[in-house]
Amino acid sequence: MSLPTPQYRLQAIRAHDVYEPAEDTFLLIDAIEKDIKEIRSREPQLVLEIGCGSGVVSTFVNQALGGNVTSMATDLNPHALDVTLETAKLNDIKIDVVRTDLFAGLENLVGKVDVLLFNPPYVPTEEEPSTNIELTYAGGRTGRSTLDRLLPRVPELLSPRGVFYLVALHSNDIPSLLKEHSDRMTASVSMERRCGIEHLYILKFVMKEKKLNNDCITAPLACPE
Ligand SMILES: C[S@@+](CC[C@H](N)C(=O)[O-])C[C@H]1O[C@@H](n2cnc3c(N)ncnc32)[C@H](O)[C@@H]1O
Repeated sequence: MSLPTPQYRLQAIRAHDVYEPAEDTFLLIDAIEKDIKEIRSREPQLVLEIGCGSGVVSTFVNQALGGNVTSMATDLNPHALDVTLETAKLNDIKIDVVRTDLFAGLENLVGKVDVLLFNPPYVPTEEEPSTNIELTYAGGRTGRSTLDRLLPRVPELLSPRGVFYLVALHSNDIPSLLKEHSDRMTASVSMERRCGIEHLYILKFVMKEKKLNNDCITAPLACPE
């Protein structure tokens, strides 16, 4: 049975130059829906979406987890945070929003994020972003200028049972994204889809279980440091 897409107000999204849910947004939602049993089995308590835009993805995840989770969302665009709050209200859920770069200033979340979501500005561009609209897509020369700042910090941000879903474009160099991540995580392609000229991917990064001794092989949360 498919999970319902959250309600959102297009008028508010368009009026404030906030990223309108598009193929990449819905591919991320589809990947989460595909994995929802596995995600639920991780018993997540904290979900963080970086670059929440309209808030549709955060809202979907909160609802898919039955509301039994703390949802936090960041964005550099203050209007995105307003629209995210509106989307949350419209769907009768709660999301805590913070205007910040990636998760700057939220060091208290380090090691606690069970589900991390990021649909970054991934389009290769000559210039770095300077307006709210450019922030939604402009990824610098490789399309990875924002992502490359986040990726090295993902293992410290995630909890031991954490999982990270990332939207990427074929031209972002998928093989290198799958290879050049920390050896504390495993990486895989969760979904891919051609949408017009874009070839979109959802990459999934999962924290590896700690294998310290024979008694502690499959219970990462119970393992001592
Ligand atoms: C492609 S849109 C995705 C929006 C929404 N998550 C979705 O899937 O529809 C990228 C979002 O990231 C935000 N963003 C860009 N750079 C950011 C940064 N350094 N820190 C936080 N948010 C950022 C943009 O303002 C925009 O809302």
